[in-house]
Order: sequence, then C-alpha cells, then structure tokens
Amino acid sequence: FDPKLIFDRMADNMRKMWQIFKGQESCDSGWISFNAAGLQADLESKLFGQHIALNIILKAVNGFMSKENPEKPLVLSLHGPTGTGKSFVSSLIADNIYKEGIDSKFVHVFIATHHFPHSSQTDTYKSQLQQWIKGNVTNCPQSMFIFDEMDKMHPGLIDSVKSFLDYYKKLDGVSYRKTIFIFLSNTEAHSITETALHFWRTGQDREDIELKDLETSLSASAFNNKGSGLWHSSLIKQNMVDFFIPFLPLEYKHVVQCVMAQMQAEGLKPNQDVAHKLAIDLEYFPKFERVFSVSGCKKITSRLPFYKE
Ligand SMILES: Nc1ncnc2c1ncn2[C@@H]1O[C@H](COP(=O)(O)OP(=O)(O)OP(=O)(O)O)[C@@H](O)[C@H]1O
Repeated sequence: FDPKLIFDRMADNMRKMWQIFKGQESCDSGWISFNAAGLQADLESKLFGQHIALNIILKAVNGFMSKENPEKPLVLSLHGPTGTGKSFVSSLIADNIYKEGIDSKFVHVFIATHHFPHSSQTDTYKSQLQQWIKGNVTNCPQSMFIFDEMDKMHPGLIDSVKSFLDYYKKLDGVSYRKTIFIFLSNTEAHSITETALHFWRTGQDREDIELKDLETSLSASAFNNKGSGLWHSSLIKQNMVDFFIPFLPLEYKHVVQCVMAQMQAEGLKPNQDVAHKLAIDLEYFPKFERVFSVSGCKKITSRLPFYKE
C-alpha cells in the first residue's frame, strides 16, 4: 500500500477524464488564439533581467500575429548564456498562443544534439526532418517549432530547415507562412557577457544596454568564429532570421527573483531569506566580483528542496 502511488494513479485518471471532457485539441481558433495582453503581462511579470529580449519579442510576436496573411513564417533566434530564459520565453510565447501552451500538439520541440547523424546517414535524417516539419504544418499551419541547442546542430540538418524559412508562397503545396520557428542557442554568449560586464565595470545601468551595443560584437563573432558562429553567419548572410534576440547573463538579484517565483510556483510561501541563502550558494563570475550567475537561474528547481525551511 503506497498512498503516493494511489494518488498518482487517481491524478492520472482525472487528467485522462479531463482530456475526454475537453475534447481533442484541434487546429482552430478554439484552441489557437493569440493573447497579446497576456504575453505582455507574462513577459513583464515573469521574465527577469531581459529588457532587450522582452521588447523585441513583444514587437516580433505582436507584429506577426496581427497579420491576417503573413508573407513568411516568423523566425526568431534566441541566443545567450545558459539558464537566462530562452526556453522559458519560448513557453511563455506558446502559453499565449495555444490553449495547451507548450504541451500543445502543435508545438514541436527538436533537440539538435539528440539527432547527430553519422555522415552516411545525413541524407536520410535531412529528409526525415523535412517530412516531419512538412507533415506537422500540413496538419496545422499555425504550428510552432522550437529548435534547441541549434549551435550544435549538424550543418546538413540546418540546411534542411533553411528551405522552410524563406518567403515561398507554397513549398510542395504547403504554406509555411503562419508557422513560427524559434531557434535556441548559446551562440555569442561570450560577447554578450563581455558587453554586460563592461557596462557593470564602468558603472552604467544594465537597463541602458541596447541592441546596438551587442550587435557589433554579435555580427563580428558570427563572422569570425568558425565554430559556434557558423550557424548564425549563414543565416545572417541569407537574411533567414527575422529577429536575433540576445539574452543577458543574470545577476544575483535576478537569481533571487527566480527563487521567489519558483517558490510561488511550487505553492510555497515566498521567503526572501531562503531565496538569498540559495542564491548565495550558486557560482558567480568573475570569481572575485561575483557579478553574474554561471548557470543563470537553471539550478534553482533542483536545489530548492534543500533550502526549504
Ligand atoms: N530571465 C529569467 N526570468 C525568469 N526565470 C528565468 C529566467 N531565466 C531562467 N529562468 C528560470 O530558469 C529555468 C531555466 O531557464 P531556461 O531553460 O529558460 O534557460 P535557457 O536560457 O534556455 O538555458 P540553456 O541555454 O542552457 O538551454 C526556467 O525554466 C525559468 O524557471
């Protein structure tokens, strides 16, 4: 007799009954409708320390979703250091478009590192990936694709995605113009961090960092760095991405905000003391000044159980 097991079974059955009650998710306005005010409210209240990303995302998604007939799919590239909110923002966008949010069957996540084909298999993988995208968009034009760890993606696979990002009216009889592609990568993390650190060292306000401050270093690293920049440079050259969205490294105060939010999400009473204790124990860089969290807000969920009162 395990009460937890019985509880889990009951919860699972309730979930299934709820699914049947609600009906099957379908590709129509009952399940897919953009909530502009909701996205703004979510970004403003839940995303910490990312003023540049917040502004660009609002502009980009609002602009795209307000078009009756977009001329091309929306292509966003979210990049920057680890744990700074790239996946998190993707799920906030999904939450405000799909009733089922990130769990919608029209939101598809592809993790690049899980698909690293041997060179002899590249062609098979390429066509499988294209079929996967095509099949999903045929099923629902308002699909969203999130490609995670894009900087580690095999160049052959990047090529096969590129063909969907263009202005084509229809490709093989399928229109991709209502589709959203979001690419996540750690590209340019180093140069973004250098800029943020420069602002900090010279006593300038973080909020005053503008896109142009990051763009010079961004395009320079994309063109000069043969490794991680390769993927960006090819997309910059071909104008495939509509918006490059940089994520800044997070500071101590943002980590505290993340812990407080996590406590609330877990139904705990947010407690500043606990939040500070957890935040202090994380690793920061540069080593001496301890300005930015090495793992952003990433380790909070797993550490919180050890800090509860
Ligand atoms: N800027 C932020 N504001 C609020 N919460 C954040 C922020 N950054 C990260 N978090 C929290 O930390 C968790 C991990 O962050 P997330 O997975 O979005 O990082 P990431 O930038 O995608 O990292 P990676 O590059 O390693 O994939 C999120 O689920 C969220 O709870």
